[in-house]
Amino acid sequence: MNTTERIKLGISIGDVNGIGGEVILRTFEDPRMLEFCTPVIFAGNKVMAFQKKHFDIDINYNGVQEVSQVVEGKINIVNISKNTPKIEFGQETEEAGKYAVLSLKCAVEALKAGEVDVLVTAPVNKSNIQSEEFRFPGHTDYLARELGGEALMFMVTDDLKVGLLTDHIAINEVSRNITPELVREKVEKVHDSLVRDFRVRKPRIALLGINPHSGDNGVIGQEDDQVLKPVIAELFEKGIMVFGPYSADSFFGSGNYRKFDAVLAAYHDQGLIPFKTLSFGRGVNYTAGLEKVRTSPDHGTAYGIAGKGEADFRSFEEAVFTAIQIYRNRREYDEISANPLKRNLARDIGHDKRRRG
Ligand SMILES: NC(=O)c1ccc[n+]([C@@H]2O[C@H](COP(=O)([O-])OP(=O)(O)OC[C@H]3O[C@@H](n4cnc5c(N)ncnc54)[C@H](O)[C@@H]3O)[C@@H](O)[C@H]2O)c1
Ligand SMILES: N[C@H](C(=O)O)[C@H](O)COP(=O)(O)O
Repeated sequence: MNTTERIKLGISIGDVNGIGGEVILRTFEDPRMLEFCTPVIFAGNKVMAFQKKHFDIDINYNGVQEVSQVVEGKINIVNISKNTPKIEFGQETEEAGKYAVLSLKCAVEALKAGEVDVLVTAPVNKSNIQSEEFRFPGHTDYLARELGGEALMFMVTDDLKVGLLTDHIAINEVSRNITPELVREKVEKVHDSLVRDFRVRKPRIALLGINPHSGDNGVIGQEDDQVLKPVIAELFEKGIMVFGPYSADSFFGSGNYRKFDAVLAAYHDQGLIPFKTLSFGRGVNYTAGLEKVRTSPDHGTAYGIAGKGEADFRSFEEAVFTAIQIYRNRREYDEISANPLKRNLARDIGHDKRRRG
């Protein structure tokens, strides 16, 4: 595999009134980024020129009308509309919501057509993107519909990975949504993603309990005993190394999470509070389980600091690196899986390396 090959990286602009434009431009201010990817930003010249001037960022880009005109090794801006939205940093506007959806739709079309290899999305505001034509609580559900498949919200860094059994649903709907089928599907998705996307050979997965203290043998709720435990036993029997349910309250503070390749949390805040507390600024939101690769930073529109030049761009930069790494890992995994001779060779080389190391 040619690791110097440039990956075509589609980028949706997100909410232009948030910190998306700033973190995108800051990421590509470093010219070394163009050595391994060609960014294709779905927005417009005027939008990017405004952001560039506002933040005084010194970069050059190439404006094009369609993706077929993209120039490799340059930052490309694909013009998505004749109209330029008014940029009002920190404000939730209908215009910005519409533009964010348009950018996402254009980027997803390019992804589906194979015109870009991966997608990195800048943050949207989940409220102003809603309309008759777009009713999704976020990118994850939209991408699951567009790309076909069951998506898994998987928050990742090199040393901590947290997946979710349920994601953007109200807390009063969590318990009834956690069925044996859902648990089975999500554990398998985490397992398969660890193997194919992150190249973990024999993943160990921890499942967090739903109720306080995992229900304490039914004293505080039945779901852990009746739903989680039987599925854990069944999957373990099938060869998937899944353990738990673990009491969620002490799982991270005790450092227990370090013994596992991934943790599966029952609901959004149970997983994302420890994840963002331990790794805010480095974390990546990866939509696993789909045919195509999509990542985003671990933060939202951050209206409170938008336009002030205070946004930390490292999580967006990580989202770029992670998308590229997963794309390469998948290709390598698929090549090796399709060719048993190569697989044996890789195994022998691995053994040899270990002997020498
Ligand atoms: N991928 C996405 O599109 C995505 C992700 C998360 C939240 N959101 C949406 O964003 C909106 C705002 O959400 P929120 O307030 O819960 O979360 P947020 O991440 O926008 O902000 C939370 C806090 O973190 C700070 N912060 C966020 N990013 C930062 C950065 N890069 N550098 C420095 N400080 C940063 C903010 O100033 C704020 O204090 C909501 O509509 C939410 O749904 C979108
Ligand atoms: N739950 C995500 C987070 O807090 O990072 C976020 O809201 C993004 O969701 P989508 O990827 O579905 O837009």
